[in-house]
Amino acid sequence: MSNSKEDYDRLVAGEWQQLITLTSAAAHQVVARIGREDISLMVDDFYQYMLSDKDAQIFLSSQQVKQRLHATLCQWIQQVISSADAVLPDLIAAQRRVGEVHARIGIPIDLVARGIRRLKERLYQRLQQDMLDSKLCYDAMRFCSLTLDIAIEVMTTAYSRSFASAAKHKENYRLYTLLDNASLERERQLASLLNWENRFIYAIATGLPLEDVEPLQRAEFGLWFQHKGKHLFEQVAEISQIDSVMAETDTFIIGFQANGTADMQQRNLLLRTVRNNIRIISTLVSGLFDELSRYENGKDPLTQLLNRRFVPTILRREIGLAIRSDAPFVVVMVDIDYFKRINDTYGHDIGDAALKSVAAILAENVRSSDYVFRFGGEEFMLLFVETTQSQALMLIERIRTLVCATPIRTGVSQPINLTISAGLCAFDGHPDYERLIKKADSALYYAKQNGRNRIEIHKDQPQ
Ligand SMILES: Nc1nc2c(ncn2[C@@H]2O[C@H](COP(=O)(O)OP(=O)(O)OP(=O)(O)O)[C@@H](O)[C@H]2O)c(=O)[nH]1
Repeated sequence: MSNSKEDYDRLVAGEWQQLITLTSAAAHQVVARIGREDISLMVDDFYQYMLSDKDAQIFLSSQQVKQRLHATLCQWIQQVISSADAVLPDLIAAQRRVGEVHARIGIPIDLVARGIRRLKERLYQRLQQDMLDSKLCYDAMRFCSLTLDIAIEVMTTAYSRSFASAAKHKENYRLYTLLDNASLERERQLASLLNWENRFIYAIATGLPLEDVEPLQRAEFGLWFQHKGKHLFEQVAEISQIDSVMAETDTFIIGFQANGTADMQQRNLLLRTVRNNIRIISTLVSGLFDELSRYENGKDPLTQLLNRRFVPTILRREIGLAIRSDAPFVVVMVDIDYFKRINDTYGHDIGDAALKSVAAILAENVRSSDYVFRFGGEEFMLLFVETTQSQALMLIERIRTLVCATPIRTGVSQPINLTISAGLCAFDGHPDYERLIKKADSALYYAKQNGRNRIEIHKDQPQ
């Protein structure tokens, strides 16, 4: 069994503490002084070095990043090389957060490694300039090197975990786009299964030799299942059931073939068994596709909007596109006002109808290149691509008015009037999508605070 997060933290904290204890007080002092006095210059050099790399430019060149990351990086190096004074569990938790942000943004791990190598090189050069005695110089270098390595190791562990889960969502999204038309694929595969069954029945009815019947596993359906179906439905119990019923069917037929002189009664038994097996496979495949349409196609079952779990994949991609093409885009968080009251007064079904109505208005009033997610219970997220803040404001204002003008019919009482509040934030160049969502969310919070049925634009707080 692999180490739990707690075991890993304990192990790293133990080794980090050992390194700190083994390093002389004099070496700690030298390193901490360099951290205080010279780190800003080293970070300048780091930027210059990294910005010469095309891949790194994507992540580092925005004004936002330049302004914020310089200070953050200085602080990070200072904390890591002055770890003698640190509360280690907090320092470890901080490294983990950095790793998670890197994974979210999608910074390649080799870029981080290269940046750290440059920083180490500069630190060693700087230590050499002090002309320390060799024991002290060795001690200080060893400490700098290993303390940075430990920090990077924790970061990488967190990075890998987050990246693996992001990759899974990306894969789901890929399947969703591949299978945009799951019902078409389902019909095609069921027809191909039926086709094989018809050929088999024909062979039995006309007394054709069974050798002429293509094994099910080699037929079009069998090949699709082997190469695509299994991958598509990944690790569901039905997959191995389908696999074994197919194998059983082929083995059964081969058994009859070997018998050679199967009489009519035996042929009827064969026919019944095979047809029964095909029914089983067909039901299992239909069930898998149904499940896929409900969950894996990425749509929220109630509103038919995109599921929230695709937000990271899509935002990361849109941020990449926006950075490369310098095009604006806007994120809008939308929330139905006083929704709890609707549920409480009219019941959950009417609540659901209200959600569907708002979702339909949102979906029908954006361009097909925009995205509409169901973000939470009665919260939605819109992503207006290639749109400026003022354009997005007009679009969402129109949607707000439409929601006001579309009462929900209950069938029994007066129609219910709904309103929505929205918070808007334009992409500011920072590659971390979570910051963007948080900013739009805080604008939504102000829209609620300021009376609801209104839209607020995020404004950066003065730093
Ligand atoms: N009918 C229905 N209700 C849901 C669903 N998901 C979440 N809710 C309900 O949505 C309500 C959200 O209530 P609150 O978060 O208090 O917000 P609110 O009443 O809209 O108030 P404000 O947002 O402050 O205007 C809760 O009562 C949830 O139970 C759903 O799928 N269907």
